[in-house]
Amino acid sequence: MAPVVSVGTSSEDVAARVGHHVIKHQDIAIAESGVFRIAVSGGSMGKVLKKALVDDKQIAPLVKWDKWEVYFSDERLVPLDHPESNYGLLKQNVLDHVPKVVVHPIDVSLLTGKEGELAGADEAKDQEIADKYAELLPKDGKLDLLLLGCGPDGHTCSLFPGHPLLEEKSKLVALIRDSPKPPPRRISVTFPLLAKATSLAFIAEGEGKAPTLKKIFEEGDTSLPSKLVSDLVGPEVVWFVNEPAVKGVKL
Ligand SMILES: O=C1O[C@H](COP(=O)(O)O)[C@@H](O)[C@H](O)[C@H]1O
Repeated sequence: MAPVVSVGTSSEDVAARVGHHVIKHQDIAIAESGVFRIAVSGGSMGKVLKKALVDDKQIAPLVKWDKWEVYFSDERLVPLDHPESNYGLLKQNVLDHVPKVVVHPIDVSLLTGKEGELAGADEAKDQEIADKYAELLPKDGKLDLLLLGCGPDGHTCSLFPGHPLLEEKSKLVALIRDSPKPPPRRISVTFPLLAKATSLAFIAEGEGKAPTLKKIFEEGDTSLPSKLVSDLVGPEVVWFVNEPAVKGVKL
């Protein structure tokens, strides 16, 4: 099924659309299993989530934080209070403002080497971080909702164009030590995990995203991981964008 594209008129409007989508999946998941398993991304997403889940007066009271289990679609191998940490971003924007939530950060006790750098870091320990993260996932590997970003190069999670990780067929979480975007050491969910999810929601805002969205929606550029994820058969796929992000893009 073709992905749905939801175009917001302002960043508040985009956030509200995202918020209502999250609540819809939260309520379905809790009715079915008693828990809502969601994965969030880093980058610009922290601010969107704050607007949607903390600041929006209609949505905030509907969030059942005590039933949430939060994962990360990708994470940088840095301490949790490092400016590059996706956990840190979520904490600052959301977790610090809401009741206690079950969240799954990486095991930072396994970090080696200099903060964020490849040189001097122990590859076996990095691999252990990825493997331990995979063990935290539900047994069937199925998440209810993943909130995804889309970088200007078309990457999503830490799945970058042309990277061998795009070929991963079995692991649900993988290690990457040569991320073209710093920092180089990261973990990321993979296509096998994304394909099992109930719903995938991309959030892309700003005119800087328009050339990428043109490649995805008009040119069908399958070298872009975001396009490949958007085409997955199985999960529901929704794009939440603002007007500048799709200016001149035929949807
Ligand atoms: O490196 C990353 O970038 C992507 C995209 O970020 P955005 O700011 O362009 O939306 C993000 O989704 C991912 O989690 C992050 O690690």
